Amino acid sequence: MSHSPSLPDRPRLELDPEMSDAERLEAIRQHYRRIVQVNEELEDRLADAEGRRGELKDDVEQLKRENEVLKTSSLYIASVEEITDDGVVIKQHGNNQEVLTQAASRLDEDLRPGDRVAINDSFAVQQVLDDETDSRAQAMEVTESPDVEYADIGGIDDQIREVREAVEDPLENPEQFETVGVEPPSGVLLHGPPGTGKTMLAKAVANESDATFIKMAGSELVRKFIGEGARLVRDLFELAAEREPAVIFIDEIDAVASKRTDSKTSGDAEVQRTMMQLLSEMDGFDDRGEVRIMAATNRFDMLDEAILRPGRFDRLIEVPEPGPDGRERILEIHTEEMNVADGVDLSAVARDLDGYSGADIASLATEAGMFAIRDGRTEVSQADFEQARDKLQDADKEDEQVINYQY
Ligand SMILES: Nc1ncnc2c1ncn2[C@@H]1O[C@H](COP(=O)(O)OP(=O)(O)OP(=O)(O)O)[C@@H](O)[C@H]1O
Repeated sequence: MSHSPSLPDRPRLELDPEMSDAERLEAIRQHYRRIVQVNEELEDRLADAEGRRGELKDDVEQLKRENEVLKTSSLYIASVEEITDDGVVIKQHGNNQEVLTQAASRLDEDLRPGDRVAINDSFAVQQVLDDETDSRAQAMEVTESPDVEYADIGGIDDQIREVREAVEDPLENPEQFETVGVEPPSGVLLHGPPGTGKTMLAKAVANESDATFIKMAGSELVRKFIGEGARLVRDLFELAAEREPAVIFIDEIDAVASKRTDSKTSGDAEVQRTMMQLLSEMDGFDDRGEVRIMAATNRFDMLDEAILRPGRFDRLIEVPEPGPDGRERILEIHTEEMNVADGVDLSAVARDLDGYSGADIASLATEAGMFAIRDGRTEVSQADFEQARDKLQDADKEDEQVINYQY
């Protein structure tokens, strides 16, 4: 760490009794200038020190977070077998080892045989966990037939065509692929900015191929307990096999499949294990029948190349921000059910929405409708759309300000 240079000397006023009044005045003026100069120097130093303090504070926060990960990630899962006078008998998941151990005194009252618990390296019970089925239900969303159709998605017709080819065709006509002797893509990765319709696309293809839609958020796979993420991945593929035809959709796949960072925390090792499980499930995917796998990310640049190899996510489809025509189509879709006044020029509205995603356009349409309602009108006017746009832009600016303020 660097040490600050010593502080500037305190200026001294030296007045000689022999001096004339004019000389004294000049000496005092000089002294004054010197004080101002030293003051400025000190102010600069203070600003530097404050900047440095901010940086150190960030470092401390970062270390605290890492510490938290280290503290919490080395917990294992076990089941309570029996509660005896000598302590608690637990069975560790994975290796089925039985151990007589102690529970933290605050847990004594709560423990029951059959409970799922988290234990630390020395087998002490740290926490009672939710029911396993609960935690699985939380992590996965299963829909028999999602209510999204291709016609609900605007501005990405090419991407719809590609997804149909890679997912719908192999589900509906597997024999055709066999006869021609072509392997359908193993996994389809949708990538692009947030709110552009990636999840919609996955839901629509499941719906239109009469397949069960099984969604898992990558962030849900990053679990606190050793082996839990890998277990969820196994469950995900098992469930898909039970419910075939099925489309598995892993959103935010970057959470488990990012390029390795330099840090070697145990939390990272757990993420790595989860990714390895995902890769091995995908590698054994050929025999899985009518199950297709899709994933999405906003952070394509962060992905580990291992997941993009042939046989894994080998069909990449970019879903970009919509252009003016796409924006118009999305606006039409989201205003279809609205009572829009005659003469409203949606194409002009769409032209002014540079940088808006599909999700932004959906909020704009709702907001425009709200302006009409607040005004006691039954029709949405051009001015409502303009006001809605101004409101969303102001809200955006406020968000930016909050972000700037936080940093
Ligand atoms: N191309 C589109 N056409 C019509 N509506 C869209 C489109 N894109 C987004 N939307 C609207 O935005 C909402 C969110 O879109 P979606 O969840 O599919 O985006 P995403 O790309 O998966 O976003 P994220 O990366 O943030 O998960 C949709 O429910 C829909 O209302």
